[in-house]
Amino acid sequence: MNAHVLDGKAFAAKLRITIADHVAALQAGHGIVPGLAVVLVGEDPASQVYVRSKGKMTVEVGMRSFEHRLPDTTSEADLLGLIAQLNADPAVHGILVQLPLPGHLNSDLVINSIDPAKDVDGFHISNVGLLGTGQKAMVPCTPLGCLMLLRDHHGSLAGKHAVVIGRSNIVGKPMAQLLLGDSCTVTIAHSRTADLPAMVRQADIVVAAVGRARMVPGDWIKPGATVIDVGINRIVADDGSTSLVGDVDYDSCAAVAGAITPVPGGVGPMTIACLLANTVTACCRANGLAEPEGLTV
Ligand SMILES: NC(=O)C1=CN([C@@H]2O[C@H](COP(=O)(O)OP(=O)(O)OC[C@H]3O[C@@H](n4cnc5c(N)ncnc54)[C@H](OP(=O)(O)O)[C@@H]3O)[C@@H](O)[C@H]2O)C=CC1
Ligand SMILES: Nc1nc(=O)c2c([nH]1)NC[C@@H]1CN(c3ccc(C(=O)N[C@@H](CCC(=O)O)C(=O)O)cc3)C=[N+]21
Repeated sequence: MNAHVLDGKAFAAKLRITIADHVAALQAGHGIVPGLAVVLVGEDPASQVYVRSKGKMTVEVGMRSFEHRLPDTTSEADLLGLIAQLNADPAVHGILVQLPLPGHLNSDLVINSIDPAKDVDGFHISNVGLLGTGQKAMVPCTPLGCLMLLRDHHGSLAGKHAVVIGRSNIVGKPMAQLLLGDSCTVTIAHSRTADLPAMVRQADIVVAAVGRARMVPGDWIKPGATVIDVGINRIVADDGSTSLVGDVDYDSCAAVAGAITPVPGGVGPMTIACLLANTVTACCRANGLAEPEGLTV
């Protein structure tokens, strides 16, 4: 079998057009321009790339982008001070603090200081609790993007066995919550899972969010299963050139899967589009306006 390729890049481009339409309507009808603030502490080159492309796409859909780059020596008090200022700024509807933060900063404390209504990453404990209890929340962007691709491909996910590999707060756990919310039977696997290959072989849907290049081989995949590859791993070839690969071995998995996301061009672009979608949703909620359909779950 040759897997159907779930084209996240194309899906995200369509989603951004829908977002741009909503942004234009907010401006024309209400004189409101959604604003997204991104805070980057330190000089991590990969993070700088993400922050730049987030800023560019934010402006492309007609929203305001506020970038705050702070040195990696920034104190916790200064960072909390900036977040307090962004919380109070009516032009800012969404706040994202790029993770990981330098080691001397307490990321739980920092994330929980963001106004939950502006927490477009969905990482604040209040949003985590709302999602876990099936209430209206800000939903983390990467899992939201994965769910959109899965719903688009399958329609209903009810009754499917989903195996999520990885239990991080930013991907694995919220992904599992969303799949459960769509009535999948969900298994969360991690580094202490006893027999990972046997577990993955049972899955109708596999979501790999591990951070290990090409860890999942094709012979772990049940024929016809859907494979969502969240991993972003930069690898260096013998000739010194670098490339981006996921957590699954694409060629061997694509040979048995029914559908698969590529890296790059799969989940990554969906994450950024969902960040913009969450910012529009947050802006509508902040202004007491009906929120657009199709931008969240
Ligand atoms: N495409 C996108 O938009 C995004 C991509 N990413 C990428 O997704 C990947 C995961 O990110 P993130 O969740 O933040 O990573 P974390 O490092 O926070 O979590 C990794 C998880 O994988 C588990 N794990 C590690 N080794 C194994 C193993 N050998 N077998 C089974 N499970 C294992 C860990 O288990 P344990 O808990 O037991 O240690 C942990 O739960 C990374 O490549 C990251 O770059 C992340 C965010 C967005
Ligand atoms: N607070 C916070 N929120 C995040 O959502 C967050 C974060 N911190 N820290 C880092 C991770 C990682 N992440 C990615 C987003 C987009 C791509 C993406 O667009 N990738 C492109 C390729 C980009 C390239 O070529 O480097 C693709 O897969 O096609 C990747 C990774 C968001 N993260």
